[in-house]
Amino acid sequence: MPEQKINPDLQKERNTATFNTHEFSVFWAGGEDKYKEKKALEKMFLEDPALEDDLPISYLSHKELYEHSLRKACLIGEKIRKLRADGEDGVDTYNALLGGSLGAAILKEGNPLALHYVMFVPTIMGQGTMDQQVEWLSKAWDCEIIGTYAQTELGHGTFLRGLETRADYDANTQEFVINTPSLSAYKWWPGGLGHTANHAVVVAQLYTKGEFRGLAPFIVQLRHSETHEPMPGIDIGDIGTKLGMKAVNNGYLGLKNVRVPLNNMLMKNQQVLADGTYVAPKNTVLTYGTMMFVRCALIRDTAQSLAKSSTIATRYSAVRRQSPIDPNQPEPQIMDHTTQQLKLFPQIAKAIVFKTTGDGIWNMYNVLSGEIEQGNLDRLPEMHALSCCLKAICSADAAAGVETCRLSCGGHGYMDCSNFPTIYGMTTAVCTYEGENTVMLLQTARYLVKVYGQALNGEQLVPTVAYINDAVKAKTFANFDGSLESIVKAFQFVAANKVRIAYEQIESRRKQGHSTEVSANLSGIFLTAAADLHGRAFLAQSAYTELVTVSGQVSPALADVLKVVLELYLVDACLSRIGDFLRFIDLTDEDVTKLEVRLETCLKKLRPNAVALVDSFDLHDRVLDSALGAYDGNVYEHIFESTKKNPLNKEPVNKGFHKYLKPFMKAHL
Ligand SMILES: Cc1cc2nc3c(=O)[nH]c(=O)nc-3n(C[C@H](O)[C@H](O)[C@H](O)COP(=O)(O)OP(=O)(O)OC[C@H]3O[C@@H](n4cnc5c(N)ncnc54)[C@H](O)[C@@H]3O)c2cc1C
Repeated sequence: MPEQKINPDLQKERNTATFNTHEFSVFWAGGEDKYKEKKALEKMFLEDPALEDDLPISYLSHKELYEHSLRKACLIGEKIRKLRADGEDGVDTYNALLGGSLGAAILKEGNPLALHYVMFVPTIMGQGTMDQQVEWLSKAWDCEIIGTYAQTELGHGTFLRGLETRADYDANTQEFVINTPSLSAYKWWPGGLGHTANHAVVVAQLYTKGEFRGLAPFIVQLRHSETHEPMPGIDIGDIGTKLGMKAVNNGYLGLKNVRVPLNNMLMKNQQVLADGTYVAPKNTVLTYGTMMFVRCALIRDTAQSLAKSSTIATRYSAVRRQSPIDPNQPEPQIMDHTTQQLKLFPQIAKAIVFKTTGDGIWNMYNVLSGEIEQGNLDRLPEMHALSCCLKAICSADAAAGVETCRLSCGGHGYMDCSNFPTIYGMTTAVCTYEGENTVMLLQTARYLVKVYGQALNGEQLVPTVAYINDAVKAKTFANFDGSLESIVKAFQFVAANKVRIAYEQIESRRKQGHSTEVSANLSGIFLTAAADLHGRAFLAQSAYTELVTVSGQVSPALADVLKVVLELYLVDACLSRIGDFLRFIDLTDEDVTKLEVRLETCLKKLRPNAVALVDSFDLHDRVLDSALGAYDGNVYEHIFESTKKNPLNKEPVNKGFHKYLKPFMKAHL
């Protein structure tokens, strides 16, 4: 391979970094073994020429993009099969290939088979009986059948009880008869549903013995296993082009008198017996398991989005020169403009904090699922509340962060070859799917208001909300000294007060005679603000705990950098909610100015290591797929190369000239 010529500005940044990027990369990957696994996976997937794109995919039509992506998705599936056969298909591999950065490197606009792995298989695992798992899982793992998860309808997404698809049990034939009673009942959105899946878990309203029983999941065959033609009674297709996730083949589905055997209802939590007797679930919250699993994974994905966009924008900002600061000096690297630093560095810090928090939550989830298996559901509400608000905050902040990074690259950030449009499309989708963000915050808030009442009654709360106990006892926040510990404590105090206000708003509305539900709706702004602060207080605490712990385990040089990252994250987070801080904590003008100056100081301290930090995320050029963010920093060359691939530039004169422009121009002659 010819030696890569590195842009001198970028090389200078690398030469003057104060820590070892490899050490950070190993930490970022989760340890030496995981680092090696990551490298091996990259070699296996990114060095395969069959998985490369000859033409930037933004030039493909919707149909071409689907066909192109399906081909690659099958090649990935083939490789996953091989990894499985060798026993090397750990959960991290699936994460990397389906939600994570490696998958996005190969299939920038998403994978039409992803839903099969991330929803269809986990739903059978979470909601199928042992016998059903035996029947369906081996076929699903081997991809003999391809499934999706069809819950959302044209008319309803959030409000599940509003779903209209219905399944009526016919005891004579021991079958369910599934129907889409109206246009608004059409399933809408499921990934891979359009033309990829031949099976789906369809969520429908269950009726047995003529009585309504609530929602239940059914495995439905959608397409013939040989011809792939839609099965009788199935009306199916792709919903069309979208902001992002353009290759996911999101689909629609109508069902007309579709009959499935009794055993196709997933019955781990609730059952229908052959005669139609309905056995209700012991605990309805058990179905939360799969949703929590996916939300926990999403938190880590948002960190990857920020890592990618901050890498692209930081490298570009080291290479791009614009506008002398001192009129007598040459143009500086744009990263030397203080306001540019404020756009970039908080995104780097957030990537690190979301990653460490995401890892922590992932571990909590694993402990919890073990407890649930043992029948212990004590911590389920706490974990559900936490995963909801963190999913909402991390996805919203990540989408905003990607956009900030794009803006920081000026005009070139607007080009598809920067990869920002695709990263943004993929990231902002997370704000909507797996629980729309506002709805997620409201779910968390419902829990917070409940535990606030318990705290008022003197009950000791579980760890993630125990700070509310303290705030109920102490009405004022005594010692804000600006230390990182006190910023974390202050966040908790502010969050507890936001929860108090939400609680009081609901109570006062109830006293005015409103029902609990109407009171909650009227207090919605207070509730979402309380959940937002609760999530941010958790992130602050988690950032502090995780980064202080890691700093004690790494070299002093890296520890110094991580301390600056932590300080930047906390000070920036505090200033972004300064109104709330001023409201509940006795801060003076001088205190706030000190925080603002500290923010500036953190930016200055991080400046020499900014490029090294993003290098440490160790994102392969194929993962970044950006003319602005390539490792070698040869930005203008890469932009030009990408423009040369533009099919419009393949011919000197476009036929449109002869057909339209010339007649138009000559018309007056
Ligand atoms: C890229 C993408 C992929 C998807 N993949 C799948 C899939 O594979 N399978 C599947 O089944 N679905 C899928 N979905 C659908 C997704 O789960 C829903 O879009 C999501 O749950 C939101 O529901 P909705 O679209 O009905 O929005 P709505 O619920 O109609 O929300 C619209 C607005 O109403 C507000 N709102 C709704 N309810 C409340 C409330 N109680 N209180 C306050 N405000 C409220 C929301 O905050 C929002 O502002 C996907 C969606 C997207 C965008």
